[in-house]
Amino acid sequence: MAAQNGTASAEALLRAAIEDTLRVIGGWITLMLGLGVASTLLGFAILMNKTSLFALIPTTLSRDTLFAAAVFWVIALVAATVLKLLQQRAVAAVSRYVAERLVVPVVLCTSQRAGRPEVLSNAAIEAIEQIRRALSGELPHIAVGLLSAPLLLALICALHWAAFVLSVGFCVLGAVVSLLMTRAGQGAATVAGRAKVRAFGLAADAMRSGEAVLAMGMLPRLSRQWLEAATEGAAEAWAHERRAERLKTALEVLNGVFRGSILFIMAALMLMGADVNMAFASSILVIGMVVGPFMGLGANLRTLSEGLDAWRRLREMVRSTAAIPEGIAFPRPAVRLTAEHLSFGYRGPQPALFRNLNMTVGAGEIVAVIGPSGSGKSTLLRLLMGILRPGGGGAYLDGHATSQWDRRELARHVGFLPQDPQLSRATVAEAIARLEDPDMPEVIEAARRAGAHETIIGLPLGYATPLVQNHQLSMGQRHRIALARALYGRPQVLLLDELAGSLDAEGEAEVGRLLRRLRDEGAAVVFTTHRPSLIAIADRVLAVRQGSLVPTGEEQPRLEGRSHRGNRARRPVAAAR
Ligand SMILES: Nc1ncnc2c1ncn2[C@@H]1O[C@H](COP(=O)(O)OP(=O)(O)OP(=O)(O)O)[C@@H](O)[C@H]1O
Repeated sequence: MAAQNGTASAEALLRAAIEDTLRVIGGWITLMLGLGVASTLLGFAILMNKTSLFALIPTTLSRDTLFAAAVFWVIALVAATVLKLLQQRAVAAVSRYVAERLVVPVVLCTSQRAGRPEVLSNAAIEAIEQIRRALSGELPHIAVGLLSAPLLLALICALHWAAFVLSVGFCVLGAVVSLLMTRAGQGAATVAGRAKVRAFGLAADAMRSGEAVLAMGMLPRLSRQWLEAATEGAAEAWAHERRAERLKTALEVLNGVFRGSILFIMAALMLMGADVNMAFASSILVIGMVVGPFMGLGANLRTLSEGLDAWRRLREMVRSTAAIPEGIAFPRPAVRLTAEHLSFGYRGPQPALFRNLNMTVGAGEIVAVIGPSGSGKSTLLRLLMGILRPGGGGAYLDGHATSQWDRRELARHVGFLPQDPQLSRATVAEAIARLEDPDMPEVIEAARRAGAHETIIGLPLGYATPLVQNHQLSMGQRHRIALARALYGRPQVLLLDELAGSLDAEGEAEVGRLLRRLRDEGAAVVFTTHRPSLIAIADRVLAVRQGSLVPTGEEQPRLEGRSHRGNRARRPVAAAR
Protein backbone atom coordinates (compact mmCIF):
# COMPACT_ATOMS: atom_id res chain seq x y z
CA MET A 1 0.00 0.00 0.00
CA ALA A 2 1.27 3.47 -0.88
CA ALA A 3 0.72 4.76 2.63
CA GLN A 4 3.24 2.32 3.99
CA ASN A 5 6.06 3.47 1.77
CA GLY A 6 7.26 6.25 4.02
CA THR A 7 7.18 9.99 4.26
CA ALA A 8 7.03 10.72 0.55
CA SER A 9 3.85 8.68 0.15
CA ALA A 10 2.31 10.17 3.30
CA GLU A 11 2.94 13.67 2.00
CA ALA A 12 1.64 12.90 -1.45
CA LEU A 13 -1.49 11.43 0.15
CA LEU A 14 -1.91 14.49 2.31
CA ARG A 15 -1.47 16.91 -0.57
CA ALA A 16 -4.11 15.02 -2.53
CA ALA A 17 -6.41 14.99 0.51
CA ILE A 18 -6.07 18.75 1.07
CA GLU A 19 -6.69 19.49 -2.59
CA ASP A 20 -9.75 17.22 -2.58
CA THR A 21 -11.02 18.80 0.62
CA LEU A 22 -10.67 22.33 -0.73
CA ARG A 23 -12.38 21.33 -3.97
CA VAL A 24 -15.24 19.64 -2.13
CA ILE A 25 -15.66 22.55 0.31
CA GLY A 26 -15.71 25.01 -2.62
CA GLY A 27 -18.36 22.97 -4.46
CA TRP A 28 -20.28 22.51 -1.25
CA ILE A 29 -20.35 26.25 -0.50
CA THR A 30 -21.80 26.89 -3.97
CA LEU A 31 -24.39 24.14 -3.46
CA MET A 32 -25.33 25.41 0.02
CA LEU A 33 -25.70 28.94 -1.28
CA GLY A 34 -27.83 27.77 -4.18
CA LEU A 35 -30.05 25.67 -1.91
CA GLY A 36 -30.17 28.43 0.70
CA VAL A 37 -31.21 31.16 -1.73
CA ALA A 38 -33.79 28.84 -3.31
CA SER A 39 -35.12 27.96 0.12
CA THR A 40 -35.28 31.65 1.17
CA LEU A 41 -37.15 32.61 -1.98
CA LEU A 42 -39.53 29.72 -1.51
CA GLY A 43 -40.10 30.74 2.13
CA PHE A 44 -40.82 34.25 0.95
CA ALA A 45 -43.23 32.97 -1.71
CA ILE A 46 -45.08 30.88 0.90
CA LEU A 47 -45.50 33.91 3.13
CA MET A 48 -46.69 36.06 0.26
CA ASN A 49 -49.15 33.33 -0.67
CA LYS A 50 -50.54 33.29 2.86
CA THR A 51 -50.86 37.05 3.13
CA SER A 52 -52.37 37.45 -0.33
CA LEU A 53 -54.90 34.75 0.57
CA PHE A 54 -56.00 36.81 3.55
CA ALA A 55 -56.12 39.92 1.40
CA LEU A 56 -58.04 38.32 -1.49
CA ILE A 57 -60.56 35.94 0.10
CA PRO A 58 -62.61 38.61 1.96
CA THR A 59 -62.96 40.63 -1.25
CA THR A 60 -63.42 37.88 -3.89
CA LEU A 61 -64.99 35.09 -1.78
CA SER A 62 -63.73 32.78 -4.54
CA ARG A 63 -63.34 29.05 -3.91
CA ASP A 64 -61.06 28.74 -6.91
CA THR A 65 -58.71 31.28 -5.42
CA LEU A 66 -58.71 29.35 -2.17
CA PHE A 67 -58.10 26.05 -4.01
CA ALA A 68 -55.29 27.49 -6.16
CA ALA A 69 -53.65 29.04 -3.10
CA ALA A 70 -53.94 25.77 -1.19
CA VAL A 71 -52.38 23.76 -4.06
CA PHE A 72 -49.54 26.26 -4.34
CA TRP A 73 -49.06 26.16 -0.58
CA VAL A 74 -48.83 22.34 -0.51
CA ILE A 75 -46.39 22.21 -3.46
CA ALA A 76 -44.24 25.01 -2.04
CA LEU A 77 -44.23 23.40 1.39
CA VAL A 78 -43.11 20.05 -0.02
CA ALA A 79 -40.42 21.78 -2.10
CA ALA A 80 -39.23 23.79 0.94
CA THR A 81 -39.04 20.61 3.04
CA VAL A 82 -37.06 18.82 0.33
CA LEU A 83 -34.67 21.79 0.10
CA LYS A 84 -34.19 21.82 3.88
CA LEU A 85 -33.52 18.07 3.92
CA LEU A 86 -31.04 18.45 1.05
CA GLN A 87 -29.27 21.22 2.96
CA GLN A 88 -29.03 19.06 6.06
CA ARG A 89 -27.78 16.08 4.06
CA ALA A 90 -25.19 18.26 2.30
CA VAL A 91 -23.93 19.67 5.62
CA ALA A 92 -23.64 16.23 7.21
CA ALA A 93 -22.03 14.68 4.13
CA VAL A 94 -19.40 17.38 3.65
CA SER A 95 -18.38 17.46 7.30
CA ARG A 96 -18.03 13.67 7.36
CA TYR A 97 -16.16 13.66 4.06
CA VAL A 98 -13.65 16.27 5.26
CA ALA A 99 -12.95 14.41 8.50
CA GLU A 100 -12.62 11.01 6.85
CA ARG A 101 -10.57 12.28 3.91
CA LEU A 102 -8.07 14.15 6.09
CA VAL A 103 -7.56 12.00 9.12
CA VAL A 104 -5.42 9.17 7.72
CA PRO A 105 -2.98 11.29 5.65
CA VAL A 106 -2.66 13.89 8.43
CA VAL A 107 -1.87 11.28 11.06
CA LEU A 108 0.54 9.50 8.71
CA CYS A 109 2.28 12.75 7.94
CA THR A 110 2.51 14.04 11.50
CA SER A 111 3.68 10.67 12.74
CA GLN A 112 6.80 11.17 10.59
CA ARG A 113 7.68 14.17 12.74
CA ALA A 114 10.57 13.93 15.13
CA GLY A 115 9.91 14.91 18.73
CA ARG A 116 6.47 13.93 20.07
CA PRO A 117 4.60 12.66 17.00
CA GLU A 118 1.76 11.22 19.07
CA VAL A 119 1.10 14.64 20.61
CA LEU A 120 1.15 16.21 17.17
CA SER A 121 -1.18 13.57 15.74
CA ASN A 122 -3.62 14.10 18.62
CA ALA A 123 -3.56 17.84 17.99
CA ALA A 124 -4.16 17.18 14.28
CA ILE A 125 -7.15 14.93 14.98
CA GLU A 126 -8.57 17.55 17.34
CA ALA A 127 -8.15 20.23 14.66
CA ILE A 128 -9.95 18.03 12.11
CA GLU A 129 -12.79 17.46 14.56
CA GLN A 130 -13.05 21.22 15.11
CA ILE A 131 -13.27 21.80 11.36
CA ARG A 132 -15.94 19.09 11.13
CA ARG A 133 -17.94 20.72 13.93
CA ALA A 134 -17.73 24.14 12.27
CA LEU A 135 -18.97 22.67 9.00
CA SER A 136 -21.79 20.65 10.50
CA GLY A 137 -23.26 23.00 13.13
CA GLU A 138 -25.54 26.00 12.80
CA LEU A 139 -22.86 27.96 10.98
CA PRO A 140 -23.71 27.01 7.37
CA HIS A 141 -27.40 27.85 7.90
CA ILE A 142 -26.55 31.18 9.53
CA ALA A 143 -24.11 31.93 6.71
CA VAL A 144 -26.81 31.26 4.13
CA GLY A 145 -29.19 33.49 6.14
CA LEU A 146 -26.65 36.31 6.22
CA LEU A 147 -25.86 35.98 2.54
CA SER A 148 -29.57 35.97 1.64
CA ALA A 149 -30.19 39.03 3.85
CA PRO A 150 -29.62 41.65 1.10
CA LEU A 151 -32.14 39.86 -1.11
CA LEU A 152 -34.74 39.70 1.66
CA LEU A 153 -34.11 43.31 2.65
CA ALA A 154 -34.66 44.36 -0.95
CA LEU A 155 -37.97 42.47 -0.95
CA ILE A 156 -38.99 44.03 2.37
CA CYS A 157 -38.11 47.46 0.99
CA ALA A 158 -40.38 46.72 -1.95
CA LEU A 159 -43.20 45.99 0.53
CA HIS A 160 -42.69 49.11 2.63
CA TRP A 161 -39.79 51.43 3.33
CA ALA A 162 -40.61 51.66 7.05
CA ALA A 163 -40.34 47.90 7.47
CA PHE A 164 -37.02 48.05 5.65
CA VAL A 165 -35.58 50.76 7.91
CA LEU A 166 -36.73 48.91 11.00
CA SER A 167 -35.27 45.62 9.77
CA VAL A 168 -31.87 47.14 9.00
CA GLY A 169 -31.82 48.81 12.41
CA PHE A 170 -32.60 45.57 14.21
CA CYS A 171 -30.13 43.58 12.12
CA VAL A 172 -27.34 45.94 13.20
CA LEU A 173 -28.46 46.06 16.84
CA GLY A 174 -28.92 42.29 16.98
CA ALA A 175 -25.45 41.69 15.52
CA VAL A 176 -23.79 44.10 17.98
CA VAL A 177 -25.52 42.69 21.09
CA SER A 178 -24.85 39.12 19.99
CA LEU A 179 -21.14 39.88 19.40
CA LEU A 180 -20.85 41.58 22.81
CA MET A 181 -22.55 38.62 24.46
CA THR A 182 -20.14 36.14 22.89
CA ARG A 183 -17.17 38.28 23.90
CA ALA A 184 -18.33 38.40 27.51
CA GLY A 185 -18.83 34.62 27.49
CA GLN A 186 -15.37 34.08 26.05
CA GLY A 187 -13.83 36.41 28.64
CA ALA A 188 -15.40 34.36 31.43
CA ALA A 189 -14.12 31.12 29.94
CA THR A 190 -10.58 32.48 29.50
CA VAL A 191 -10.34 33.80 33.07
CA ALA A 192 -11.76 30.57 34.51
CA GLY A 193 -9.39 28.52 32.32
CA ARG A 194 -6.35 30.44 33.57
CA ALA A 195 -7.36 29.91 37.21
CA LYS A 196 -7.90 26.21 36.54
CA VAL A 197 -4.46 25.81 34.94
CA ARG A 198 -2.81 27.53 37.93
CA ALA A 199 -4.69 25.34 40.40
CA PHE A 200 -3.91 22.15 38.48
CA GLY A 201 -0.25 23.14 38.23
CA LEU A 202 -0.06 23.52 42.00
CA ALA A 203 -1.88 20.24 42.58
CA ALA A 204 0.49 18.45 40.18
CA ASP A 205 3.51 19.94 42.00
CA ALA A 206 2.07 18.80 45.30
CA MET A 207 1.58 15.28 43.99
CA ARG A 208 5.09 15.11 42.58
CA SER A 209 6.63 16.15 45.85
CA GLY A 210 3.98 14.57 48.06
CA GLU A 211 6.33 13.08 50.65
CA ALA A 212 8.37 16.26 51.01
CA VAL A 213 5.17 18.30 51.41
CA LEU A 214 4.00 16.14 54.29
CA ALA A 215 7.40 15.62 55.88
CA MET A 216 8.31 19.29 55.95
CA GLY A 217 4.93 20.63 57.08
CA MET A 218 4.26 22.45 53.83
CA LEU A 219 0.66 21.24 53.51
CA PRO A 220 -1.20 24.22 55.11
CA ARG A 221 0.76 26.74 53.08
CA LEU A 222 0.20 24.70 49.91
CA SER A 223 -3.55 24.44 50.61
CA ARG A 224 -3.73 28.22 51.01
CA GLN A 225 -1.87 28.72 47.73
CA TRP A 226 -4.17 26.25 45.99
CA LEU A 227 -7.27 27.98 47.31
CA GLU A 228 -5.95 31.38 46.24
CA ALA A 229 -5.12 30.08 42.77
CA ALA A 230 -8.50 28.40 42.43
CA THR A 231 -10.49 31.44 43.53
CA GLU A 232 -8.25 34.08 41.98
CA GLY A 233 -9.98 35.25 38.87
CA ALA A 234 -13.28 33.72 39.95
CA ALA A 235 -14.73 37.17 40.70
CA GLU A 236 -13.58 38.42 37.30
CA ALA A 237 -15.02 35.33 35.60
CA TRP A 238 -18.36 35.81 37.39
CA ALA A 239 -18.46 39.45 36.32
CA HIS A 240 -17.97 38.35 32.70
CA GLU A 241 -20.65 35.68 33.11
CA ARG A 242 -23.13 38.17 34.58
CA ARG A 243 -22.45 40.52 31.69
CA ALA A 244 -23.02 37.72 29.18
CA GLU A 245 -26.30 36.81 30.93
CA ARG A 246 -27.46 40.43 30.86
CA LEU A 247 -26.64 40.70 27.17
CA LYS A 248 -28.49 37.45 26.49
CA THR A 249 -31.57 38.89 28.14
CA ALA A 250 -31.08 42.10 26.16
CA LEU A 251 -31.00 40.05 22.98
CA GLU A 252 -34.28 38.32 23.87
CA VAL A 253 -35.90 41.64 24.78
CA LEU A 254 -34.61 43.13 21.54
CA ASN A 255 -36.26 40.31 19.61
CA GLY A 256 -39.62 40.97 21.32
CA VAL A 257 -39.33 44.74 20.95
CA PHE A 258 -38.56 44.29 17.31
CA ARG A 259 -41.62 42.19 16.57
CA GLY A 260 -43.82 44.52 18.62
CA SER A 261 -42.49 47.70 17.07
CA ILE A 262 -43.30 46.41 13.59
CA LEU A 263 -46.92 46.14 14.62
CA PHE A 264 -46.97 49.61 16.14
CA ILE A 265 -45.22 51.28 13.25
CA MET A 266 -47.52 49.71 10.72
CA ALA A 267 -50.56 50.61 12.84
CA ALA A 268 -49.31 54.20 13.12
CA LEU A 269 -48.81 54.38 9.35
CA MET A 270 -52.34 53.11 8.80
CA LEU A 271 -53.69 55.74 11.17
CA MET A 272 -51.81 58.33 9.16
CA GLY A 273 -53.72 57.11 6.11
CA ALA A 274 -50.97 55.11 4.42
CA ASP A 275 -52.01 51.99 2.45
CA VAL A 276 -50.07 49.35 4.35
CA ASN A 277 -52.49 46.47 4.63
CA MET A 278 -50.59 43.97 2.57
CA ALA A 279 -47.20 45.27 3.58
CA PHE A 280 -48.26 45.11 7.21
CA ALA A 281 -48.97 41.40 7.27
CA SER A 282 -46.10 40.41 4.98
CA SER A 283 -43.47 42.46 6.74
CA ILE A 284 -44.29 40.95 10.10
CA LEU A 285 -43.88 37.48 8.68
CA VAL A 286 -40.78 38.13 6.61
CA ILE A 287 -38.81 40.29 8.98
CA GLY A 288 -38.14 37.43 11.43
CA MET A 289 -36.38 35.56 8.63
CA VAL A 290 -33.91 38.36 7.99
CA VAL A 291 -33.13 39.42 11.56
CA GLY A 292 -32.72 35.91 13.06
CA PRO A 293 -29.26 35.14 11.62
CA PHE A 294 -27.89 38.50 12.84
CA MET A 295 -28.97 37.72 16.39
CA GLY A 296 -26.96 34.49 16.27
CA LEU A 297 -23.94 36.14 14.67
CA GLY A 298 -21.66 36.22 17.75
CA ALA A 299 -21.87 32.53 18.60
CA ASN A 300 -21.39 31.51 15.00
CA LEU A 301 -18.53 33.90 14.29
CA ARG A 302 -16.76 32.18 17.16
CA THR A 303 -17.37 28.76 15.63
CA LEU A 304 -16.14 30.11 12.31
CA SER A 305 -12.93 31.58 13.77
CA GLU A 306 -12.27 28.33 15.68
CA GLY A 307 -12.76 26.35 12.49
CA LEU A 308 -10.45 28.65 10.53
CA ASP A 309 -7.85 28.53 13.33
CA ALA A 310 -8.02 24.74 13.31
CA TRP A 311 -7.51 24.73 9.53
CA ARG A 312 -4.50 27.08 9.86
CA ARG A 313 -3.01 24.93 12.64
CA LEU A 314 -3.42 21.85 10.50
CA ARG A 315 -1.69 23.46 7.51
CA GLU A 316 1.09 24.70 9.78
CA MET A 317 1.65 21.22 11.29
CA VAL A 318 1.84 19.77 7.83
CA ARG A 319 4.13 22.51 6.52
CA SER A 320 6.60 22.04 9.37
CA THR A 321 6.78 18.30 8.70
CA ALA A 322 9.89 17.28 6.81
CA ALA A 323 8.75 17.63 3.22
CA ILE A 324 10.35 14.95 1.16
CA PRO A 325 9.34 15.12 -2.47
CA GLU A 326 10.05 11.51 -3.42
CA GLY A 327 12.14 8.98 -1.58
CA ILE A 328 15.09 7.76 -3.62
CA ALA A 329 16.65 4.34 -3.14
CA PHE A 330 20.33 5.24 -3.47
CA PRO A 331 22.91 2.43 -3.82
CA ARG A 332 24.16 0.65 -0.73
CA PRO A 333 26.47 3.14 0.96
CA ALA A 334 30.18 2.74 1.53
CA VAL A 335 29.52 4.51 4.85
CA ARG A 336 30.53 8.12 4.99
CA LEU A 337 28.14 10.20 7.02
CA THR A 338 28.68 13.93 6.81
CA ALA A 339 27.12 17.18 7.88
CA GLU A 340 28.16 20.11 5.73
CA HIS A 341 27.55 23.75 6.62
CA LEU A 342 24.49 22.55 8.42
CA SER A 343 22.21 25.17 9.98
CA PHE A 344 19.00 24.57 11.82
CA GLY A 345 16.58 26.24 14.21
CA TYR A 346 13.13 25.22 15.38
CA ARG A 347 10.33 27.56 14.47
CA GLY A 348 9.67 30.17 17.11
CA PRO A 349 11.56 32.88 18.90
CA GLN A 350 14.55 30.80 20.09
CA PRO A 351 17.86 31.40 18.28
CA ALA A 352 19.18 28.92 15.68
CA LEU A 353 20.53 25.73 17.25
CA PHE A 354 23.20 25.08 14.62
CA ARG A 355 25.12 27.42 12.39
CA ASN A 356 27.47 26.12 9.73
CA LEU A 357 28.09 22.82 11.50
CA ASN A 358 30.46 20.31 9.88
CA MET A 359 31.28 16.73 10.76
CA THR A 360 32.35 13.50 9.09
CA VAL A 361 32.07 9.94 10.34
CA GLY A 362 33.59 7.10 8.38
CA ALA A 363 33.47 3.30 8.52
CA GLY A 364 34.77 1.80 11.76
CA GLU A 365 34.57 5.12 13.56
CA ILE A 366 32.77 5.80 16.83
CA VAL A 367 31.91 9.42 17.57
CA ALA A 368 30.40 10.62 20.83
CA VAL A 369 28.48 13.89 20.82
CA ILE A 370 28.27 15.57 24.19
CA GLY A 371 26.94 18.87 25.43
CA PRO A 372 24.75 20.35 28.12
CA SER A 373 21.06 19.59 28.29
CA GLY A 374 19.16 21.40 25.58
CA SER A 375 22.29 22.10 23.51
CA GLY A 376 20.86 20.20 20.55
CA LYS A 377 22.38 16.68 20.63
CA SER A 378 19.10 14.90 19.89
CA THR A 379 18.28 17.44 17.23
CA LEU A 380 21.63 16.81 15.55
CA LEU A 381 20.93 13.06 15.37
CA ARG A 382 17.48 13.72 13.89
CA LEU A 383 19.08 15.99 11.29
CA LEU A 384 21.69 13.34 10.45
CA MET A 385 18.86 10.81 10.17
CA GLY A 386 17.03 13.13 7.76
CA ILE A 387 13.82 13.30 9.77
CA LEU A 388 14.36 17.03 10.29
CA ARG A 389 15.18 19.18 7.31
CA PRO A 390 18.13 21.55 7.77
CA GLY A 391 17.58 25.27 7.24
CA GLY A 392 20.90 25.44 5.36
CA GLY A 393 23.59 22.99 4.27
CA GLY A 394 22.77 19.33 4.71
CA ALA A 395 23.38 15.89 6.17
CA TYR A 396 24.62 13.31 3.69
CA LEU A 397 25.23 9.59 3.53
CA ASP A 398 27.80 8.97 0.81
CA GLY A 399 26.97 12.32 -0.71
CA HIS A 400 23.19 11.81 -0.86
CA ALA A 401 21.08 13.99 1.45
CA THR A 402 19.61 11.69 4.09
CA SER A 403 16.33 13.64 3.97
CA GLN A 404 15.95 12.57 0.33
CA TRP A 405 16.36 8.85 0.84
CA ASP A 406 13.40 6.59 0.73
CA ARG A 407 12.89 6.10 4.47
CA ARG A 408 12.62 2.33 4.39
CA GLU A 409 15.70 2.08 2.21
CA LEU A 410 17.65 4.43 4.48
CA ALA A 411 16.55 2.50 7.56
CA ARG A 412 18.23 -0.61 6.08
CA HIS A 413 21.54 1.23 6.21
CA VAL A 414 21.04 3.47 9.25
CA GLY A 415 19.81 2.26 12.65
CA PHE A 416 18.30 4.92 14.91
CA LEU A 417 17.72 4.85 18.65
CA PRO A 418 15.62 7.82 19.79
CA GLN A 419 16.11 9.30 23.23
CA ASP A 420 12.67 8.28 24.47
CA PRO A 421 12.06 5.00 22.70
CA GLN A 422 8.38 4.30 22.19
CA LEU A 423 7.52 0.85 20.91
CA SER A 424 4.72 0.22 18.45
CA ARG A 425 1.72 -1.89 19.37
CA ALA A 426 2.96 -5.18 17.96
CA THR A 427 4.66 -8.31 19.19
CA VAL A 428 8.18 -7.90 20.51
CA ALA A 429 9.55 -9.63 17.39
CA GLU A 430 7.59 -7.34 15.06
CA ALA A 431 8.66 -4.27 17.02
CA ILE A 432 12.31 -5.27 16.61
CA ALA A 433 11.73 -6.08 12.92
CA ARG A 434 10.33 -2.54 12.45
CA LEU A 435 6.82 -3.90 11.92
CA GLU A 436 7.89 -6.01 8.91
CA ASP A 437 7.50 -9.81 8.89
CA PRO A 438 10.14 -10.73 11.45
CA ASP A 439 13.17 -12.64 10.22
CA MET A 440 13.52 -14.56 13.50
CA PRO A 441 17.25 -15.41 13.37
CA GLU A 442 17.93 -11.72 12.61
CA VAL A 443 15.55 -10.59 15.38
CA ILE A 444 17.22 -12.83 17.95
CA GLU A 445 20.68 -11.78 16.80
CA ALA A 446 19.74 -8.07 17.14
CA ALA A 447 18.20 -8.73 20.57
CA ARG A 448 21.33 -10.58 21.75
CA ARG A 449 23.59 -7.76 20.57
CA ALA A 450 21.39 -5.21 22.37
CA GLY A 451 21.35 -7.30 25.55
CA ALA A 452 17.57 -7.68 25.23
CA HIS A 453 17.37 -11.43 24.61
CA GLU A 454 17.29 -12.49 28.27
CA THR A 455 14.62 -9.91 29.06
CA ILE A 456 12.50 -10.99 26.12
CA ILE A 457 12.56 -14.71 26.82
CA GLY A 458 11.47 -13.86 30.36
CA LEU A 459 8.27 -12.22 29.01
CA PRO A 460 5.06 -14.33 29.12
CA LEU A 461 5.12 -15.20 25.40
CA GLY A 462 8.77 -14.41 24.71
CA TYR A 463 9.23 -12.82 21.30
CA ALA A 464 5.50 -13.26 20.58
CA THR A 465 4.49 -11.12 23.58
CA PRO A 466 2.20 -8.34 22.37
CA LEU A 467 3.33 -4.87 23.42
CA VAL A 468 -0.01 -3.42 24.37
CA GLN A 469 1.23 -0.46 26.32
CA ASN A 470 4.74 0.85 26.64
CA HIS A 471 4.55 0.95 30.43
CA GLN A 472 4.20 -2.81 30.68
CA LEU A 473 8.01 -2.80 30.28
CA SER A 474 10.49 -0.93 32.41
CA MET A 475 12.37 1.96 30.83
CA GLY A 476 15.52 -0.17 30.69
CA GLN A 477 13.70 -3.07 28.98
CA ARG A 478 12.14 -0.72 26.45
CA HIS A 479 15.50 0.83 25.82
CA ARG A 480 17.10 -2.55 25.09
CA ILE A 481 14.31 -3.60 22.71
CA ALA A 482 14.55 -0.25 20.91
CA LEU A 483 18.31 -0.74 20.63
CA ALA A 484 17.65 -4.18 19.12
CA ARG A 485 15.29 -2.51 16.64
CA ALA A 486 18.09 -0.10 15.66
CA LEU A 487 20.51 -3.02 15.21
CA TYR A 488 18.05 -5.21 13.26
CA GLY A 489 19.37 -6.00 9.78
CA ARG A 490 22.92 -4.96 10.77
CA PRO A 491 22.87 -1.39 9.43
CA GLN A 492 26.32 0.07 8.74
CA VAL A 493 25.52 3.42 10.31
CA LEU A 494 24.09 3.81 13.80
CA LEU A 495 22.72 6.97 15.35
CA LEU A 496 22.09 6.28 19.01
CA ASP A 497 20.58 8.96 21.23
CA GLU A 498 21.24 8.87 24.97
CA LEU A 499 22.83 5.45 24.64
CA ALA A 500 22.42 3.46 27.85
CA GLY A 501 20.26 6.31 29.16
CA SER A 502 18.16 4.10 31.42
CA LEU A 503 20.41 1.07 31.72
CA ASP A 504 22.07 -0.20 34.87
CA ALA A 505 25.82 -0.69 35.25
CA GLU A 506 25.66 -4.13 33.66
CA GLY A 507 23.70 -2.78 30.72
CA GLU A 508 26.19 0.03 30.34
CA ALA A 509 29.05 -2.45 30.18
CA GLU A 510 27.17 -4.51 27.56
CA VAL A 511 26.63 -1.40 25.47
CA GLY A 512 30.34 -0.64 25.76
CA ARG A 513 31.14 -4.11 24.39
CA LEU A 514 28.61 -3.55 21.61
CA LEU A 515 30.29 -0.29 20.58
CA ARG A 516 33.67 -2.00 20.32
CA ARG A 517 32.18 -4.81 18.25
CA LEU A 518 30.50 -2.35 15.94
CA ARG A 519 33.79 -0.58 15.41
CA ASP A 520 35.52 -3.88 14.61
CA GLU A 521 32.78 -4.70 12.12
CA GLY A 522 33.36 -1.37 10.34
CA ALA A 523 30.14 0.39 11.33
CA ALA A 524 30.01 4.16 11.67
CA VAL A 525 28.44 5.13 14.99
CA VAL A 526 27.38 8.51 16.34
CA PHE A 527 25.97 8.45 19.84
CA THR A 528 25.07 10.83 22.60
CA THR A 529 25.42 9.94 26.25
CA HIS A 530 26.19 11.31 29.66
CA ARG A 531 28.08 8.14 30.68
CA PRO A 532 31.84 8.75 30.94
CA SER A 533 32.64 5.04 30.43
CA LEU A 534 30.95 5.09 27.02
CA ILE A 535 32.43 8.44 26.03
CA ALA A 536 35.80 6.87 26.73
CA ILE A 537 35.24 4.23 24.05
CA ALA A 538 34.66 6.83 21.31
CA ASP A 539 37.39 7.55 18.79
CA ARG A 540 36.37 11.16 18.82
CA VAL A 541 34.33 13.20 21.26
CA LEU A 542 32.64 16.27 19.84
CA ALA A 543 30.91 18.84 21.99
CA VAL A 544 28.04 21.02 20.87
CA ARG A 545 29.19 24.57 21.45
CA GLN A 546 27.37 27.67 20.27
CA GLY A 547 25.73 26.06 17.30
CA SER A 548 28.72 24.08 16.18
CA LEU A 549 30.72 20.96 17.04
CA VAL A 550 34.13 21.25 18.62
CA PRO A 551 36.56 18.48 19.52
CA THR A 552 36.78 18.14 23.28
CA GLY A 553 40.28 19.05 24.29
CA GLU A 554 39.06 20.76 27.40
CA GLU A 555 36.42 18.25 28.47
CA GLN A 556 38.76 15.29 28.39
CA PRO A 557 40.64 15.79 31.66
CA ARG A 558 37.34 16.23 33.48
CA LEU A 559 35.84 13.11 31.96
CA GLU A 560 39.00 11.08 32.35
CA GLY A 561 39.29 12.17 35.95
CA ARG A 562 35.84 10.72 36.53
CA SER A 563 36.13 7.51 34.60
CA HIS A 564 38.83 5.43 33.05
CA ARG A 565 42.46 5.30 32.35
CA GLY A 566 42.49 2.63 29.67
CA ASN A 567 41.01 4.93 27.12
CA ARG A 568 42.00 4.23 23.54
CA ALA A 569 44.62 6.61 22.29
CA ARG A 570 42.52 9.34 20.76
CA ARG A 571 43.38 10.59 17.36
CA PRO A 572 44.43 14.20 17.53
CA VAL A 573 41.61 16.15 16.02
CA ALA A 574 42.13 19.58 14.60
CA ALA A 575 38.50 20.13 13.79
CA ALA A 576 35.24 18.27 13.90
CA ARG A 577 36.27 16.76 10.59
N1 LIG B 1 10.19 19.61 18.40
C1 LIG B 1 10.74 20.71 18.93
N2 LIG B 1 10.20 21.93 18.70
C2 LIG B 1 10.75 23.06 19.21
N3 LIG B 1 11.87 23.07 19.97
C3 LIG B 1 12.44 21.90 20.24
C4 LIG B 1 11.91 20.65 19.73
N4 LIG B 1 12.71 19.64 20.15
C5 LIG B 1 13.69 20.23 20.89
N5 LIG B 1 13.53 21.57 20.94
C6 LIG B 1 14.38 22.55 21.61
O1 LIG B 1 15.66 22.49 20.98
C7 LIG B 1 16.69 22.57 21.97
C8 LIG B 1 17.60 21.36 21.83
O2 LIG B 1 16.86 20.20 22.17
P1 LIG B 1 17.52 18.75 22.11
O3 LIG B 1 16.50 17.77 22.60
O4 LIG B 1 18.09 18.53 20.78
O5 LIG B 1 18.68 18.93 23.19
P2 LIG B 1 19.62 17.84 23.85
O6 LIG B 1 20.98 18.39 23.82
O7 LIG B 1 19.39 16.51 23.20
O8 LIG B 1 19.05 17.83 25.32
P3 LIG B 1 19.08 16.62 26.41
O9 LIG B 1 20.51 16.31 26.70
O10 LIG B 1 18.38 17.21 27.59
O11 LIG B 1 18.33 15.49 25.79
C9 LIG B 1 16.00 22.67 23.30
O12 LIG B 1 15.99 24.03 23.66
C10 LIG B 1 14.61 22.17 23.06
O13 LIG B 1 13.70 22.83 23.88
